[in-house]
Amino acid sequence: MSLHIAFIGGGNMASAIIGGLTKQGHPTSGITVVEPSEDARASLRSQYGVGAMSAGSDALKAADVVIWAVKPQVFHAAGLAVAPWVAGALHISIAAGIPCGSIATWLHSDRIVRTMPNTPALIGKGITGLFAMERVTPTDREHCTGILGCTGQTVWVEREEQLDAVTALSGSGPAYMFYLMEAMTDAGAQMGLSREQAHKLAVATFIGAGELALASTEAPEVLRQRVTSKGGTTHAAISAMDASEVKTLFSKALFAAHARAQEMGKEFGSAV
Ligand SMILES: NC(=O)C1=CN([C@@H]2O[C@H](COP(=O)(O)OP(=O)(O)OC[C@H]3O[C@@H](n4cnc5c(N)ncnc54)[C@H](OP(=O)(O)O)[C@@H]3O)[C@@H](O)[C@H]2O)C=CC1
Ligand SMILES: O=C(O)[C@@H]1CCC=N1
Repeated sequence: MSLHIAFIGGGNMASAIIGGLTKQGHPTSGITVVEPSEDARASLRSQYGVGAMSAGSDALKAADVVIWAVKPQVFHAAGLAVAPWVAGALHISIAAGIPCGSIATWLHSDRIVRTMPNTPALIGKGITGLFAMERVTPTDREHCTGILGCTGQTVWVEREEQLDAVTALSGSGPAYMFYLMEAMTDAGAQMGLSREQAHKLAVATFIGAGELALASTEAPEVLRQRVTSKGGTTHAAISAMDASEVKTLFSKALFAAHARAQEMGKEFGSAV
């Protein structure tokens, strides 16, 4: 028997997970979404054939699993509104920063798994970090791995605070990669390539380097050294980056994301 899964919030990330589930053959009759936007509901129905409603109702009582896919800012209100219908369910949160303790208080349940996916989930190439509260059973964990695994890889962490690191690294990470692609495309265009050519070269370079790193047993540092001929072009580029302390800046950026995840936990999670 397949699980009945309810999504609270039917935006980008919920759609990515629903897309992954339906692609893996999860019956659409076993997916219900609570989503206030009429346009989003219509799109979920037509794209995936799932049931979508504007607010909580008795239909949610059938849910074995509830996936909280609302913005952190509205989690508290959404949680209070829906809690009465989903008392017996396993809860999975994808909201950045919001601690399990807050969710447990809002939902009167400690059967909670907090997770952090990323947007490549949209094409089944995501990676999700997961943390389980103590009361979550091994079977619950398997269900979570199965559900989030429909969107890519999964990594369980032992301590809840590690999820803020996952958020800073892979949750926000696709944006850093796109940012670098933007910079490489701009520079290529300034050097005389068309934007189309520069974009194609930048994207293919990211994919190629990523797949090489995945296939290789060597560390990225070694792979980088292999590109870097003595006195050559790569050496010139890496020296310019080192002179501007790009690695330090990058690390600072990740720590800023990490700090913001912790801050969001206090800002939006403390209203219990
Ligand atoms: N985007 C990303 O890269 C990632 C996001 N996340 C987390 O995923 C969560 C969702 O993000 P994302 O999908 O990008 O956001 P979206 O804004 O695309 O989706 C959230 C949806 O929730 C709806 N909503 C608002 N209030 C309620 C409510 N009370 N009940 C039910 N639904 C409601 C919103 O409707 P309306 O627009 O009408 O307000 C919107 O459609 C966030 O908590 C974020 O931290 C996690 C990993 C990556
Ligand atoms: O920017 C954010 O807060 C969310 C969480 C990770 C990616 N997007």
